[in-house]
Amino acid sequence: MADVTIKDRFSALGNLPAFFKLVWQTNPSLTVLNAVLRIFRSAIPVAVLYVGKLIVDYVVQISHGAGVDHKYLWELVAAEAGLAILSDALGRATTLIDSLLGDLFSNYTSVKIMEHAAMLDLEQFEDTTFYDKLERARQQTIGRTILLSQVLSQVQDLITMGFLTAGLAVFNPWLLLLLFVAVLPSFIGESYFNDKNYSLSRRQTPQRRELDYIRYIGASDETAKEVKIFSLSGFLIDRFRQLSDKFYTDNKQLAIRRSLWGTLFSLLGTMGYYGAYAYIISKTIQGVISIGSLTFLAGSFRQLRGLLDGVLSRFTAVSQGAIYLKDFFDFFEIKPQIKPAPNARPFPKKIEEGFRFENVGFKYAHSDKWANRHLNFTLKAGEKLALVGENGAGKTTLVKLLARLYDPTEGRILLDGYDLREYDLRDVRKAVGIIFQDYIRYQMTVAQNIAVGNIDEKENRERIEDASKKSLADLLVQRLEGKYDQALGKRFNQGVELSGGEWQKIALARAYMKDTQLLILDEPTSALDARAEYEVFQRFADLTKGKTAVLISHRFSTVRMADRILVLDKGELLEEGSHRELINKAGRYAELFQLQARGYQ
Ligand SMILES: Nc1ncnc2c1ncn2[C@@H]1O[C@H](COP(=O)(O)OP(=O)(O)OP(=O)(O)O)[C@@H](O)[C@H]1O
Repeated sequence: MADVTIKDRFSALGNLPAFFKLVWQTNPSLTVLNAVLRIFRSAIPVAVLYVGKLIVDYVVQISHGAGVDHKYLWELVAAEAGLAILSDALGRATTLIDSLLGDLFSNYTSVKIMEHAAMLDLEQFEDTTFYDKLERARQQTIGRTILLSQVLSQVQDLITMGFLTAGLAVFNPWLLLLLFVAVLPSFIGESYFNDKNYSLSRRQTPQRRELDYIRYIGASDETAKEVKIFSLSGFLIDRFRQLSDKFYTDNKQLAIRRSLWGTLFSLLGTMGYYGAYAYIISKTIQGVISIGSLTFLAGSFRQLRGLLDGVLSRFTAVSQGAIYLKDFFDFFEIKPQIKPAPNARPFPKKIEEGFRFENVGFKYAHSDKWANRHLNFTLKAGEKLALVGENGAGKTTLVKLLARLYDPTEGRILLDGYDLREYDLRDVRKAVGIIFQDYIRYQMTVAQNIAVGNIDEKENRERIEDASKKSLADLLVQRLEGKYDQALGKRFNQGVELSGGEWQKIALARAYMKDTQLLILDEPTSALDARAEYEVFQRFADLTKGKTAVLISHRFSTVRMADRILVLDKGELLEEGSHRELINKAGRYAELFQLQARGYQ
């Protein structure tokens, strides 16, 4: 990506209003309170300097023996002390509010990211540029509150500068120019290096993701077993080192250059200050200004220099933050392709005809290969259909199309005569139940693990237990100490780990949590023992009576129970028919069946 120009910086500031809207939405009262306190605080420095000037002039007067009232002097001192205390208190209050608001903002935006991610298509999750955006958006939720205090500090400092400048300008406007010239190189340097930093960190996003991934597989409960048995730690650590060393070197070079130039530029600023200081002193010696004014002006100049330095370099930081914000808002710009159609057709109360595939083809994004092609068949209402085929034949892809996780690349799927895309997406999600072969083992309780099949019913214990009985999970749950409240998985305290088959029974229970019209089981019994598998399918036939069901399995003992079997090969439909028909046909199915049967003889 090209480096950022100053124009980009200014245009990125256009993201700030939307950012403030988000901050405001996070907590309106804290936002207002923060702003008010900062405005008050911005007036204090000039007031302190001015009172200081009055004090010095008064002391000089007294030392010259003028008979003046001491009480006034002490009042001034008390006023200055009061201002210092107030400034300190306001500073602490704003820091506190910044940090509270920061935490709230981080939580609020994290939730927004999760909500948005939930709306997006499966296909978008399979895209690496999507992950880079997601990653950058996530980073924003942590770092952006700094931006908030930076912008507010910026406003606060600008107001303070306004007061100080007014004082200085009355005395000598040329001093202001000198000040500006002294600070400008530092500003240009800062923005140059910030641009470099940003470009670098953007380029590093994919590697940073990889680094996180390696860190995760290098030390996580889920991977520990394989990492140990294959002795992968060395391999992983090497890769981690390689990546992190590269990060370090890239960042180091930039950091060193930045620091060297920064020192030089700051030297210029210091010289500017002392030039102005010498000028003010000479004017005092000439008697043009009082000693009190000397302290006021020197103080103003010193403070202005610090503030201007701060404001200019903060400008680059703020605009930097605003550029990063673009990544954050960009993520929210990603819109799902598969979305509820306007005036969507309600899902049929009862499927009449079934699902008709008309020349359906599907290609995954960034893939030239057809995962499914030329599919023409009807899944009839109430039918039990089995899909068989070798690995990669396109079985899972076909059921994903059926559940509308993807839309076909070509052709269409009709449900009772209407395109599946015309139906209300939420209805489709409700009416279609699907258990994948790579189902998730949630590190949560048994009840929650089952309830994910229909999360609206998470409190419905009766339903959960009923589903569990249907999938044969109940017997195993009864053996667990905490029964349905038993935490599963080892990630958190008190969790118990289950065997592969036990997990599968729990996952299968999800299928029975809702009253779906179409139930899809993608290799649901691969980890079950022979007896359990037999029982599961006996029940499955009973429990899905009258319902449409699709089964994917590599076990022919399971497949043969289906009303009809589709044999897929390289994404296309090769054969179809009942077990008997396909055996008689002596084609691929018969061949695969014999192969498996022979293994058992
Ligand atoms: N998310 C994906 N992105 C890109 N290509 C994919 C994706 N998922 C699957 N594929 C490809 O699509 C083809 C069909 O995959 P699919 O998962 O449908 O096969 P399958 O018949 O279910 O295989 P298995 O029996 O191994 O589960 C494969 O060649 C695979 O490489």
